[in-house]
Amino acid sequence: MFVLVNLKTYPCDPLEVATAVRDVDETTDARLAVAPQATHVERVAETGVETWAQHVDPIDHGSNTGHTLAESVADAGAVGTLINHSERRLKLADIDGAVQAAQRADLETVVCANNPEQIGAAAALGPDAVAVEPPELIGTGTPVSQADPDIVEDAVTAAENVDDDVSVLCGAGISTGDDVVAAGDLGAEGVLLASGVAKADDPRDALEDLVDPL
Ligand SMILES: O=C[C@H](O)COP(=O)(O)O
Repeated sequence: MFVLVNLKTYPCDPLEVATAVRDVDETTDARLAVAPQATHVERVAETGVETWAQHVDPIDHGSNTGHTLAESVADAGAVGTLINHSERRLKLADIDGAVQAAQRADLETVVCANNPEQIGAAAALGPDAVAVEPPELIGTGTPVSQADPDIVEDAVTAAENVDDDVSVLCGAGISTGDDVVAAGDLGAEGVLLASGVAKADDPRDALEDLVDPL
């Protein structure tokens, strides 16, 4: 299973979480990675943890003030990027452009979507993976894999119907190892999570619990 920890703009210490993700990754067969804010990518990547960007824009080098260039996050040490997170929505043409920008910079891509219908559309754009996240469960602690299993199974089917090579992750409310196991049982190859680690009193403990049953 792939466990991708998104730090959003939570007021956690990105280096503390990054080192915990790096260390716990060495104890498990699961693949762990962290997605800090863009300004923290370089310092986080220097810890040796697998580092992802939270977003890249559908742009190339040039006159694009205030945008995030895929090549720049790659230069800073990111190996992948989220695209179209529920909190950073893009229009379809811009999702397509951001996937192409990320691929140009050799970044792995996870395109997020709200539901199985959008997952099918996202998979058609040729990312490495898609992530289904019902917005109403994000940050609630109510895990999508247990509260709304149909949406995960339907997302897996929707992606398979478009392109077998596109992996499916699920996210929203995932905070325990049981939630991750439930996601795997539904056909997801990974989870996208945030508050369960970024807001935990002890992120390392939270991560150890997450991977314990894997
Ligand atoms: O990127 C992560 C997702 O939005 C899930 O967030 P959450 O784990 O806080 O529910």
